[in-house]
Amino acid sequence: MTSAAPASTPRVLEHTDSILIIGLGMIGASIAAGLKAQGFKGRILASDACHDELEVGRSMGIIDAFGSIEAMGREADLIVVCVPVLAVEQVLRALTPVWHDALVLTDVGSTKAAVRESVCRVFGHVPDNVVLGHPIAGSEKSGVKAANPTLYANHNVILTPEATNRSEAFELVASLWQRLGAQVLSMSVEHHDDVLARTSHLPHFLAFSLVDTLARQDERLEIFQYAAGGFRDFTRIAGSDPVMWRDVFMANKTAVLDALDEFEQGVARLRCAVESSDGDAMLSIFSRASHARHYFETLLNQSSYQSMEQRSITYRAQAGGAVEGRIRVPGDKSMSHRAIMLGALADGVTQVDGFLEGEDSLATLQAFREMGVAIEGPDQGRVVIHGVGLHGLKKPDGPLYVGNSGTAMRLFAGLLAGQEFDTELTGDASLTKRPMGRVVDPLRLMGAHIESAEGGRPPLTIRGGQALKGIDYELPMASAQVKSCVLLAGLYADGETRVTEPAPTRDHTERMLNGFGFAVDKQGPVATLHGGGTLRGGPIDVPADISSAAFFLVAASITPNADLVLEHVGINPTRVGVINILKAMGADITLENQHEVGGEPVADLHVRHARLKGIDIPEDQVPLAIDEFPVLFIAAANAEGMTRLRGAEELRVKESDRIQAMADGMAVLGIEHTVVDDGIDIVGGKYGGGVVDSLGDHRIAMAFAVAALNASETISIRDCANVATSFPNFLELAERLGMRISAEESDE
Ligand SMILES: O=C(O)C1=C[C@@H](OP(=O)(O)O)[C@@H](O)[C@H](O)C1
Ligand SMILES: C=C(OP(=O)(O)O)C(=O)O
Repeated sequence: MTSAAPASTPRVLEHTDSILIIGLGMIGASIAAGLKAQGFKGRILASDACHDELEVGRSMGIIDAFGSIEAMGREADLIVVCVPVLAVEQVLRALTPVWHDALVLTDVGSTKAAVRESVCRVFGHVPDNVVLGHPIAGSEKSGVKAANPTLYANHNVILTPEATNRSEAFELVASLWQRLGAQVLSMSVEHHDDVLARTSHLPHFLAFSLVDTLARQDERLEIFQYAAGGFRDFTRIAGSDPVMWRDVFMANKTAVLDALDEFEQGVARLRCAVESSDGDAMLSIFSRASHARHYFETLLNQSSYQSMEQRSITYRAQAGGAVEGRIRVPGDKSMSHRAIMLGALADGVTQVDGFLEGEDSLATLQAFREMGVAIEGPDQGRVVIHGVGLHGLKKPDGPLYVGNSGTAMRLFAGLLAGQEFDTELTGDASLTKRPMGRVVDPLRLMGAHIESAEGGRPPLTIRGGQALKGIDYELPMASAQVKSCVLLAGLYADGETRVTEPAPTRDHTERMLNGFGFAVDKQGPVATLHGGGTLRGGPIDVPADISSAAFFLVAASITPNADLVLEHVGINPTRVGVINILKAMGADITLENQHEVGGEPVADLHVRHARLKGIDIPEDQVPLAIDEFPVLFIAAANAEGMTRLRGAEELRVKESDRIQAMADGMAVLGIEHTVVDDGIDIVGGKYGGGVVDSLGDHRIAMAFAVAALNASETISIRDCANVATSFPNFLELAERLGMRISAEESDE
């Protein structure tokens, strides 16, 4: 396990008079240069077999003195060994005459078990003042002249402390790296060597080997002459220091060979795909790799929501603003999830247009890639899925991570219960708190083997190879996710699966299954299907998401002079609660250009400012507007009189407890309200600004951003990174319409 290092005080390094760097190559010299650049007040000493390098180091002003290991070691408080891994032992032996307890020693070797063995051979054990480490930063350049004072800034440094290490020794070494701008992590020696074998040693192995192989060929000059970007990018690291890398491969032989075995299996799979001209298999491998590489890039740039779990985005929504124009909000989230799922399980190709490129639906897409489905895109909302058929999914290598998405976890639970292989479903911190018993119960009735964590929470582990049987299930709550979960499991079940819902909920699963040629019979509240059969891929047009449009429906309704058209919005009757409720409150919304695309009704929604009045929200509208309540509460705060909501206890188990999260924020703004178990009363009137917390819930964040249009002061909304799960370009569209919201980033 990796863990963040205990915070250490930079003072520790300040109390260090002399740091000795043994081995003044690029790595050691960059430490020296970085310390000087950071204004380190102590002396920097160096020792190296090459006298010329030391002279250069002194003339560059990055070291203060140099000499033999023994002479310099006598003066040092902290020693950093920067020699190739196999030379460490010799260095340690040279230090033994001047070794004392107050010294602290660390190293930078790329493999840790071998260095630890060297330490043990010299001292008989790892002394409590020796803390081994490895900066994950480097360059193919070598020598003191390649010193780079910022080499370690914003890079990880892994320390591999022993249980017996003195804490001040660990803290001193950590503070050295932190002073150079690095982030310090700690893990075991074994784990370090395993991880590095895959992420560093194997790529170096391949680069050295490829360049060597090409260089042996007679026409090498010609090959290199024509080699372009691909060759350059792939082989840059083949220019690295040969001695250092010989030592790495000698020292980490077992882990490297294991990594190589895995790699050879991967090469064999790809080779087989090429040999048999299996385009789908190639596409599957390339698209999975390409996506993983892009994801890695977002981690490096810290630009994805998932990599931002540690960071915080605050929205500052200025009071006032306009809502005017014509926009299309992103694709429907519910339909985007389902389009990928059914497209993957279908025979043939499914082309999806209007796909929501939000973190939730992207996580679903990636999960299918991990189960061997070739998926092209997304590219401007277009995704092409090469379906593998109901029984064509492959066992993923690890757990399937579905991020923040309740929909994904519950629908996946149903379809994975019918697979031949075992799976585990995990999600982010918010999802891990949400109830899954509601899908585990019916799936067990169908014969599934499925376990949840305590209290029916994620992760879910699902044992494959179970014979499922159809059930007749009455949903205990109005939930499209649970209904869809049971229907998807029903595809794999023997006989008839029948689900009865207590109130109508979104019916995209039923509609889309019919669209894929898989019959679902719908009689009032009862949906029925028969297991077996096949799905047929085809084109899907995903309309704009009414749940995202809802923010602007309310924004325009409450803003004087507003006039807005929201294009191509899905107006499936099971989703239009927000329009019905707003109209009942007096909103001016007209549906223009109504037509049908792929079995789903759509329209352009034209909305203008209107005077809203409070109402008792009809309970039958609650499931039809379930995701829109946060922003409907803001409509209520801007209406004359009281709006009363009941029968909405489901709001308490969304990404946050949405009744409480909204109530807390409204209290800050001075909006009068009373909370009850299953709802809230809200009294409209004037309100102010302040700092509210979205609790990491996208819809709470966007609702308060809309509230600012009529607030008397700025509203600051904390923890908004999660907006990217459902509405990645919310700020851009809001700004285009005349709303004034800025985003500020900070580390938590
Ligand atoms: O099936 C779906 O796509 C969804 C169903 C609803 O959840 P419940 O089924 O839990 O009500 C909704 O809140 C969610 O955003 C999407
Ligand atoms: C509740 C929501 O989504 P999910 O349940 O998929 O997390 C939502 O988007 O408001």
